[in-house]
Amino acid sequence: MLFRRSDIFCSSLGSGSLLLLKDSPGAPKVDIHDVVIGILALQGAFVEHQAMLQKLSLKRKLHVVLVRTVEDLNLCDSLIIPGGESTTIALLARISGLLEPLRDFVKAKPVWGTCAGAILLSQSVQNSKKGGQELLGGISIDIARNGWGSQVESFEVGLVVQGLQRPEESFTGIFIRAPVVLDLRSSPDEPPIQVIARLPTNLLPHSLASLDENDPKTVVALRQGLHFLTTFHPELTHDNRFHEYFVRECVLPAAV
Ligand SMILES: NC(=O)CC[C@H](N)C(=O)O
Repeated sequence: MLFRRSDIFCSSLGSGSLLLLKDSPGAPKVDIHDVVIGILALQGAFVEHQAMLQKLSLKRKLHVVLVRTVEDLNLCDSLIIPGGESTTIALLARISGLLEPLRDFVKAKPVWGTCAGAILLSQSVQNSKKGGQELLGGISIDIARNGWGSQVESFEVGLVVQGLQRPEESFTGIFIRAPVVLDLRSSPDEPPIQVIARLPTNLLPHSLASLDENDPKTVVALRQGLHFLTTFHPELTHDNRFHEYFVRECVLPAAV
């Protein structure tokens, strides 16, 4: 069954953010001017994204939907695809009948992919598991899974990011079996790719320190049109500036 926006019921979770509870009669309804952000909740760090969104204070009312079905997806104005395991997320999306609806969603609405989510939004992937990897596409880059190595090679580094609130304050980039951007290749008929953050080559762990600062591998956050990608995990920090950025730069410009 499809829910119209006027059918959505919510319960308040404080400071302007609401959690969507379709089955809670008596709770406030979603207004046409409210914003509904979905978080793909098949596997991975979706609860952490939900907590970050709930801490945002916005002028417009924000509702969060944990997306597990096509009906959930149809409620959303935008979507976050969390980190986790991209092969597993794609497999679960196929089993739930969400793979094609997600591909259609990506063509029409803002989507932010973190880590595994970034892999799913890429045009092509290297180092995929045996049997291949299904992608959603949406951002014109090539990416490599586990590009910095295995779990033990995970690292944290301070990122300086223009465009975030308080840009002088560095953001802790948490890289866990993170993918590496291999190539940015938007064609002239596509929106240009805008690099949002690069690894500071002078602060990198020793094994990674040989990168040239303009190497595509240093790109860890980027935008193309209304799509946004981070190869690290902002949702595992206590800092919701990337969540604020996604809402301000991608979600609100596309909303009515
Ligand atoms: N932290 C993560 O999301 C890891 C991504 C994982 N290496 C994958 O291939 O999907």
